[in-house]
Amino acid sequence: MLQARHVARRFDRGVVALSDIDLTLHAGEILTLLGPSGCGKSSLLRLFAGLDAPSDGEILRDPSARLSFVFQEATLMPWTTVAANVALPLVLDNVPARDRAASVDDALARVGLSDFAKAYPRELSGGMKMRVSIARALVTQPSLLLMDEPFGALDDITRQRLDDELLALVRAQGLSVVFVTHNVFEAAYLSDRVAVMSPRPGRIVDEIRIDAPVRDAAFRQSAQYGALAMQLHTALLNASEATA
Ligand SMILES: Nc1ncnc2c1ncn2[C@@H]1O[C@H](COP(=O)(O)OP(=O)(O)OP(=O)(O)O)[C@@H](O)[C@H]1O
Repeated sequence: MLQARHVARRFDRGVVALSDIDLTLHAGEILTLLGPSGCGKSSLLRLFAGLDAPSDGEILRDPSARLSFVFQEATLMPWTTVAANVALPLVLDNVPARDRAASVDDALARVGLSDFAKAYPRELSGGMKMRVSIARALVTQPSLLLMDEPFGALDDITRQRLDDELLALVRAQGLSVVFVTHNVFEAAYLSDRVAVMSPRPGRIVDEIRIDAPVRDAAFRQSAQYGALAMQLHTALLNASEATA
């Protein structure tokens, strides 16, 4: 679906944000980038999205993949309705107004916000705003979601609920996802595979497969989940201490 081959990204003034990244996202997979602040997670996601270009190496994308990006902030337009916010990518794609309504209704239904189409962002909780942001990403019928710490600003319970909703969406629609977080519990719960990154320069120092077929409340309470979170915590600690 997506592949980074020997990718490096250097910025002005000699900042090496990423060095020799090799990473593949397979179709239908949730791949998480886990790492301490500044290790280059967002930089790598931007390269995957084509919002930026590598200094070395290459990014390969399945040409049939339809890509959507979800940012950490919901970044909604405050002056207009939820439905108009969700419709924005279609407006930018020049989809005629008469063809937009059904897609917007469908995207809002998928995130459980059908009743809020006419509401304004100020009337919504943080979790609802993020659902709108996800609906806006889904409205173009993507096959690939790139998500940059989308639930990082939410409280634990809301985050867990949105993690469950995301899993249901991904499984129902066969989406492929690259998900950025620095939360080991979220990474253990959501991911099929976790790429652990270390800073200065950003590299992938570990890849951990999460072999748990069912993700539900029982999984959250399980010894396996606890052990996985601990394993990721240790990998993150090692990565934070690693230097090139
Ligand atoms: N446009 C830019 N110009 C110069 N340096 C940059 C630029 N973008 C990122 N960097 C640097 O690249 C490094 C990686 O940044 P990046 O934002 O990708 O890390 P991150 O892991 O996503 O961090 P966080 O978890 O805090 O969001 C940092 O040292 C950052 O200062």
